[in-house]
Amino acid sequence: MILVVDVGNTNIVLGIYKKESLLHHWRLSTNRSATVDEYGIMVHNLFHHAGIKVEDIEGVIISSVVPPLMFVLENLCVKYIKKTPMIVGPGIKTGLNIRYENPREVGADRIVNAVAGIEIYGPPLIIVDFGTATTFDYIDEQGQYIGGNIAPGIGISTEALYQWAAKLPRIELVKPKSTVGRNTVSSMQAGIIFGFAGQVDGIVERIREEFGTSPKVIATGGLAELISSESRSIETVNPLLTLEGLRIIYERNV
Ligand SMILES: Nc1ncnc2c1ncn2[C@@H]1O[C@H](COP(=O)(O)OP(=O)(O)OP(=O)(O)O)[C@@H](O)[C@H]1O
Ligand SMILES: CC(C)(CO)[C@@H](O)C(=O)NCCC(=O)O
Ligand SMILES: [K+]
Repeated sequence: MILVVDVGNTNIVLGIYKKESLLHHWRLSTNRSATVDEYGIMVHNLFHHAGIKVEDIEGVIISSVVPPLMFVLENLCVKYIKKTPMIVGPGIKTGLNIRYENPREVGADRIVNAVAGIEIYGPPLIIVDFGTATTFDYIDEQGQYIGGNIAPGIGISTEALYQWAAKLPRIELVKPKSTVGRNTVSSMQAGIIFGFAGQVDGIVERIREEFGTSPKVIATGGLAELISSESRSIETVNPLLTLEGLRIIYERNV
């Protein structure tokens, strides 16, 4: 069994794979001030609850876009799992040809998503990840990672709206009955859900026009299901894309 870990700015997602099947997965909130021992206890409890023994873990792979937590997670692996983790970054074989101006600048989560996307769906592709930020990654017909877009995420954008407007409440993100809201809550729901669905369609259309290709559009991340049902361009939702990518990269490096 292997442990795969994706450290995002909002959540840390952990998965246990036995060969190609995901046996367990968990989500912890990202806490920049948590210590090695605090995360150690959480992982210990999750393993205990799932009946997993630390000795059964052959290896660990981590991708992180939160540099201060890298040290904590690396040490957690050494201290509590007795394994030095593989870290997605320089020196790791991903099999991906990255055409970003500075390949080291691309977030590890975007690289991991691209690797999984190419393996599962084949190029050309656009991957949309609805996390803290909404990211778009364009992979061309040759399977090269070209680059993409980074936009404010749905959660943080929505949070900013009610924090900065005194009469706007915190709302539940569900699809409203009409495109034209006739009360505050449904107006906000329409603005957020149709607005972000339209953002995806708009960006996808621009990429298609600029590159003259017809990439498949795959979405992942917490709100992917909700937005994709309103988007004309998203074809497939794969909530486990990042974990799959970590498993694939691990296999390419052992
Ligand atoms: N049902 C919801 N209603 C409102 N906001 C939500 C909902 N689900 C998630 N969010 C918000 O959307 C953002 C992204 O959440 P998600 O669970 O997709 O994070 P994530 O993919 O783990 O992100 P990261 O990888 O950046 O940590 C967060 O800011 C979260 O608070
Ligand atoms: C954009 C985020 C925050 C999405 O998690 C992450 O991929 C990141 O910090 N990326 C670094 C900048 C870049 O990808 O160009
Ligand atoms: K993510």
